[in-house]
Amino acid sequence: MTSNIKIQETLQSIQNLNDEKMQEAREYVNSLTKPIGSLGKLEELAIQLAGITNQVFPEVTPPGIIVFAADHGISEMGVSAYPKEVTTQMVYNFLNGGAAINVFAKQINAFLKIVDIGVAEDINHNELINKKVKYGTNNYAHENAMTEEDAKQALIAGMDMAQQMIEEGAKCIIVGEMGIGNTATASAIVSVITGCSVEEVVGLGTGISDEARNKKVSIISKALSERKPNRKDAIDILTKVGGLEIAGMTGAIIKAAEQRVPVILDGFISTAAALLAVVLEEKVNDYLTAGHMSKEQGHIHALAYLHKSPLLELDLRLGEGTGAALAFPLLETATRMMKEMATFQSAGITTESESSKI
Ligand SMILES: O=C(O)c1ccc[n+]([C@@H]2O[C@H](COP(=O)([O-])O)[C@@H](O)[C@H]2O)c1
Ligand SMILES: Cc1cc2nc[nH]c2cc1C
Repeated sequence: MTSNIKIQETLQSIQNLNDEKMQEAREYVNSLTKPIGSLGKLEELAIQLAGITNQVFPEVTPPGIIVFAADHGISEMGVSAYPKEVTTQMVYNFLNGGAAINVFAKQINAFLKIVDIGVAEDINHNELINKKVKYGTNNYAHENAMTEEDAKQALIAGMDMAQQMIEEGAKCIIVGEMGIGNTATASAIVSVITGCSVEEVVGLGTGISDEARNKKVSIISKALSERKPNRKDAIDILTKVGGLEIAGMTGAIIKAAEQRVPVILDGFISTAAALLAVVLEEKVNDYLTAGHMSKEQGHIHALAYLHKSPLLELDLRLGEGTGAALAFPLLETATRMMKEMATFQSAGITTESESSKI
């Protein structure tokens, strides 16, 4: 099967949320022993999860976290506070269990997979999933980041990872990433898709100075005016100014949506991947939950494009899937609320409408 067909088939199989199950869930939420609407966003989450999974009482455990790692040619332009080799070094840290995402994943009993989709060095470790498409992207300040075929292969690698996670039993997918320089790449993508200026969406990433940020803005602006990605064409955007781990997350997101499995987005970079997924197929948006609001300044604009409000705001700017892992227990709470709370009827409590009749 050619890569085009594989991607198109997945996109075409993505369905709308199940309205009937959402209505059933809404009515059931209103029958639980609490004032109508008083569990706020948890109620909305429960209803969304019913629409996604076709079940009024869905499961979201265990979650599956996929961390896609890749390098960026643009990192040679001084856009990050850290050198490129940190991508490889952090991959070893993930594999040895020492990173924040390892700790957070353990706490929520998540499956965790680390995927090399485009790290610049060879990595030898038996826990690593090798889906390397290319040894890092080209520097899009000078040339296209990758070929169209690379972009499609990275999307497919992401789709395959989500499929595998789901087959192994994951009931919720968390997309995470590691890639020095990837806030620059995510900024380019978010600016193209949302129409926000580069100045609005570029932030400090791993912690660059204001002066370095100004340079980052001009590098990305120049690259966008030279590469001219088409905002309606996700493959074109990835090819010209994309990232391999971003393409991997986009692929995982569309596959999860096709499989009716909820997705929790992490920070700025995973949300850029979600924007690309929504450009590919807008129905995907209904399957997404925003885990948290990153400190990266463009994140608010990316979330606004998706009309999402984040579950948490903890001033995080780490990536790896950490903010999504922290938000995951709220999804689990929404499912437990449905399964375990008493209804007005089962607990013998007077409802608002009954009391007004008296
Ligand atoms: O998730 C976020 O919002 C986020 C914000 C800033 C930085 N990061 C992480 O830091 C790296 C990118 O930062 P930078 O400065 O190298 O572009 C990459 O590995 C991301 O996982 C992540
Ligand atoms: C140490 C370090 C850890 C990270 N995890 C995700 N991005 C990162 C960037 C750095 C620099």
